[in-house]
Amino acid sequence: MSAATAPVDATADGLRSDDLLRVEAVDGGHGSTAVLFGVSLGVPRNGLCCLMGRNGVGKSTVLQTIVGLLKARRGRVIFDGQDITKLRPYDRARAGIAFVPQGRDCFPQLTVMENMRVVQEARRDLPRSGIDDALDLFPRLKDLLDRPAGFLSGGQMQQLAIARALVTQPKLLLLDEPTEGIQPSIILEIEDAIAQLKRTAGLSILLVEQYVDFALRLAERYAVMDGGRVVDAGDTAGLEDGHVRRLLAV
Ligand SMILES: Nc1ncnc2c1ncn2[C@@H]1O[C@H](COP(=O)(O)OP(=O)(O)OP(=O)(O)O)[C@@H](O)[C@H]1O
Repeated sequence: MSAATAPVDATADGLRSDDLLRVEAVDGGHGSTAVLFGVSLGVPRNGLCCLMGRNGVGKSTVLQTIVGLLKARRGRVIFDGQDITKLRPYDRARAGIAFVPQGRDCFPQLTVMENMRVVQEARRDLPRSGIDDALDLFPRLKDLLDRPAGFLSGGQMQQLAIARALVTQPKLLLLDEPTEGIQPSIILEIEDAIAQLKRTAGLSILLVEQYVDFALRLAERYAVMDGGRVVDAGDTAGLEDGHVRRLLAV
């Protein structure tokens, strides 16, 4: 059996056999630059895993590898029981994975509503209620539907980016640093929205976040990276106060 298909110890790195997403011993990177070395992590069904680590340790690279923008050179990505390691990004999206990248990726010239419609038009298989459901989660956006996204504040833009991703009614949402550059009152709104998503939409979430308190309040599972490797992972329940902070040397 090759290394790429060898079964991974279900107890290592906080992985569980019933996780919605399992990243198993993945090596990856950008072009010829190796960044990830044997990364394993799991996202529980209807739960949230926060992925933490200092700048440049490879967190965004993990997300890009999960959605297929970057290739895994070794290891596997298993989603909802299916090996998606070789699937194209479009097919991973159709399988139910939505990604909100760090730059938030909205079209600045299009209005809030147009940004959401673009997603719906691209995916005619989606239920028409997707936009209304996403807006219910972020009521502030309802007053801004005709505003070009380029004129939104950072917090409003982040809310739009998450709302757009939700239009696809995903099973798994990948969020890359949603609090970055956002004022504290809006961070609380985003935290409420994520908590509500878990409660009512039964969504699973992989959250990359440097704001440790925010991440740990929302998470059932955590993983900490350093130098392209997962150096600690597990359940947040019973986690000793300050454990993660010491690992991050904050
Ligand atoms: N397009 C790219 N080409 C080559 N190297 C890259 C590219 N993007 C990122 N890297 C490198 O990959 C490594 C990991 O970057 P990555 O963005 O995944 O880290 P991160 O943990 O998400 O950091 P941050 O919190 O700053 O976003 C870094 O050394 C970075 O310089």
